[in-house]
Amino acid sequence: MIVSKSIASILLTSSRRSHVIVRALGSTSYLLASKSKRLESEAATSQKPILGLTPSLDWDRGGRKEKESLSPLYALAKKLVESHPNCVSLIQVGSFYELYFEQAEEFGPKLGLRVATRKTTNFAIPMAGFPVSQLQKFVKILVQDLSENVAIVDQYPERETTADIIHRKVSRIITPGTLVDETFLNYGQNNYLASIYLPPNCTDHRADPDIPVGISWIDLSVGDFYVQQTTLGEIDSDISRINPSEIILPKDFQDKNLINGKWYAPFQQLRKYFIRYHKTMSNDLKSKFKSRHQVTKKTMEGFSTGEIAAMNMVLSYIQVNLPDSNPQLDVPLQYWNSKYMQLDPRTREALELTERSTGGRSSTVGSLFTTIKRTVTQSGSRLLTQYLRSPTLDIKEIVRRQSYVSMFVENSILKTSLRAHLTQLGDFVRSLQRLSFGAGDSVQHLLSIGEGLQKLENLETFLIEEYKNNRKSLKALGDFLQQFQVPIDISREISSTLHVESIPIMEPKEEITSEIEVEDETYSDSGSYSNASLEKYRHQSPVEAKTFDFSVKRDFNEVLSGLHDELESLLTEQDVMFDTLRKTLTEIDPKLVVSKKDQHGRFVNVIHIKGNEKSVEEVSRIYKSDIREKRKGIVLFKPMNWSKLQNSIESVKEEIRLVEKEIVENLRANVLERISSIRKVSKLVDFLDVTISYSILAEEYKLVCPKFVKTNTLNISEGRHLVVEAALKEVGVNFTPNDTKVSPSESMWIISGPNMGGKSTFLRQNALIVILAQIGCFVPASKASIGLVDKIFTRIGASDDLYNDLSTFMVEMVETSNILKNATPRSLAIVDEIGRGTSGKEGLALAYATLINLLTVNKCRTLFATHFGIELKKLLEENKIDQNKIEFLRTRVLSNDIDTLTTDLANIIIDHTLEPGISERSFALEVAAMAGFPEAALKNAATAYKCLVVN
Ligand SMILES: Nc1ncnc2c1ncn2[C@@H]1O[C@H](COP(=O)(O)OP(=O)(O)OP(=O)(O)O)[C@@H](O)[C@H]1O
Repeated sequence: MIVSKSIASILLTSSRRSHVIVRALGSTSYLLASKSKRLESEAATSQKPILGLTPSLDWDRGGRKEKESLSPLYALAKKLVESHPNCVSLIQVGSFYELYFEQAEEFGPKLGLRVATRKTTNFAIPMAGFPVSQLQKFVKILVQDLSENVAIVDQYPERETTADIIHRKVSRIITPGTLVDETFLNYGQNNYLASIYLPPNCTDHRADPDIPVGISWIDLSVGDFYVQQTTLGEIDSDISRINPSEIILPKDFQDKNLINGKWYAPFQQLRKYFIRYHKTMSNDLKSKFKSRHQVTKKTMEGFSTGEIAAMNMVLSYIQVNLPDSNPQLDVPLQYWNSKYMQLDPRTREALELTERSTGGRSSTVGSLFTTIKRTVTQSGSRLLTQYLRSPTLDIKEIVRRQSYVSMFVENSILKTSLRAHLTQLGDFVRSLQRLSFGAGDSVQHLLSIGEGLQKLENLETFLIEEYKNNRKSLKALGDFLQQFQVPIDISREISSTLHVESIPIMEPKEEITSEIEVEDETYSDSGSYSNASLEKYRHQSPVEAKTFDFSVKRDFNEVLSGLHDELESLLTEQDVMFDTLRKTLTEIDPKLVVSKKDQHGRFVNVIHIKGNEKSVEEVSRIYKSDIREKRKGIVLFKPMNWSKLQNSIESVKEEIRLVEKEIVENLRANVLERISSIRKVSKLVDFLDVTISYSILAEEYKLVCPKFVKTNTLNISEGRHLVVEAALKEVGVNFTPNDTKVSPSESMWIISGPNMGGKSTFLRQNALIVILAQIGCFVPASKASIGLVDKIFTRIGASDDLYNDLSTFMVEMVETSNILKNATPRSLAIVDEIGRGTSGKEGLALAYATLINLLTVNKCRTLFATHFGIELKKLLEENKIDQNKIEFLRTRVLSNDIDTLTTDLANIIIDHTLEPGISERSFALEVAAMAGFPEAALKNAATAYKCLVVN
């Protein structure tokens, strides 16, 4: 069905033209073919049975002759598919996008499209297609679900040429990192395209973790642009922080297959990303920013060679994939690892900061992000994600954020009103970006930017008023207002140029379909024509503005108002002429319905006459030469003077459109000139959204403001795990708070306890409290004082990594080595059950060695959970290790009969409270019973345990 429609559309498209020129990639004309000749040959051959040809083989048998005899459209399709071997080509043909040849056969079924065969002289061409309106749906499947690149081949009618020629060219190559305004993108998260620049020929030598590497990442949908100088050793951690949708590597390394990890093992981590190789086409970075952003020479000199190469690579990739666009990006912001807390990829995963993996799928549900997010704007959510991915080491910045949170906690009316303002805002930064891409309707984007800025001005007025009335308690607001300067002149320029009220584009109402309704609208009570259309035009109501397609205010300049005056007088003339014609016609039959609108309520250049058959016949007879069409009970009437007048009206409208086009283009350029000042205020608003979100969370969960101290302390009273607490709250269970005190004098806590006792929860809750504190949020505790943490390390969980060929035990050892090699006295290490992945004694030996290293070499704050509490204590004593800095704690179990093995769980209560001491038992059998262990198996376990204890 779809295919037959698409074929119809090919024929329709071509039937209006004497020649078809098909062009690919904007420069080369491939083909000129006579329409009639093509149709003839196709018609002739479609009669012939095509025997013995299987579609996949026969559309191209490799011979040049066959290629030449393909019809123009298929020849172009073939050319495009061949010239974009890594892409699925979606070729616009009329109102359809189509896939051809093997791509139709391969992707048609995956997209749920029926694959049909178009039979021509020598070929049977497989094809599949879908309506243009469904492009987003299919791009989403191809790019996001099937990880394919998609080449969009659009059709451009060239109105200027008399022959009405169609051009087709690749307007865009869509990859996961070059999504711009796709409806399926989650705008609450950044969508980054990242490039990694490695020094040329570096793979000729052994991988050295200190090799300098440049990385750069861009979110095209909002214009954020970053760059960083890093090292090979840090790259997997950096990439996991950025979490790009797509990574570009230098083309020179394509045949080295870096991601197999043979040259540098951690590169295996890159396998989970969408990787592309690219050769930088232009190294002229400066020219990309000079004119637009006045980037000083000094700024450009501040970048390292690696950073510049990475930026050039990512910009060049964008240029190749989006040939027609000129995205306006922020001046690249340099990222320094030394300014942010470091989290390796496994720690990020284990702490489930922004997403959580369950059953091999990752989702934000149950992550820290979802639990704490109270932002109301999408750009605010993006900022919150950025904060969570990069907790800061800048105390001043932390204190600044805290001061806003306190201000909002203390001024709840201000917070509520401000939030209401933010809810109204919308993500107008994206409209800026779309405007710069030239995607969609510029007028719409300009109006949405103008509207956004107007709302920001209202916000500014509101804040100034609030501040005036309460300077003392709103000190932070005073600082904010000094920076918050809304470029309101832009919004004024937009509103004085465009019809602001035409924001909601209203298509003519569907319901206006009957001629009777048209009649009602056209006549006044007295039966005379009311000049309704002219009145509407004069007042420029939204519907009429759209009907006339005018966006610019008529008095914008003299030329435009002159043209509008001319149009207005022509429309008056039209109304008078119509009235006269209607009167003349109704003299034949007063019941005739005479209208200059079609049945959809649109103005047309013929007059509709509707009535009984006899009257209509009579009209046709009298005005024979002026009748254009006759149907049952309807004639379309077009006298010469009416035609002439319509032509004049059309040509004035066209002139108005041309003038408007220039005005809108100038306005667009002016707005884009100021893009960085608009983005700046928008970012300040995001900051408000995030700090308000923190304050709401603080009230909901009774969070406190943590205090930062100079010593390497982690001193928390009644700390809680926010995510577990939120989950337990849903089922009406309270979370048991616990204290933490690891300080320079007591740097290590060794925690033992029963299974399900809450050891892992306690470990994680401390890491999360530190992260929350360093993103400027309040923390779940009754009191907290924290010395800044430079790195958090985790060794949690028992997961293997089959994808990277690592066994469970190997993963454990990789993670532990990383901690022992990199933890500093300012770090926090949370280590859960080291050595449980191997045999008892060897595992214990490794756990002991890890403990000693952390205590004596790394000297970091450490929380060490283990089931080997007794054994470790014994080893420490036997080896005469100073235990001054070690504290033993256990999660409490309440039981009537703690020394007797019982399979009856009613006798123990897991309390989750930490108390001094070492747990002698894990109560594993009780937990097994709780998990539904069969009765007989439990009995065997009890017998075996008694036997082991006795021996
Ligand atoms: N402080 C707490 N208050 C309330 N419930 C808690 C607390 N800590 C943990 N829990 C509950 O107990 C469950 C088990 O906790 P956790 O996994 O931390 O125990 P564990 O001691 O590490 O167990 P195992 O040794 O078997 O790995 C959690 O999923 C949570 O529902």
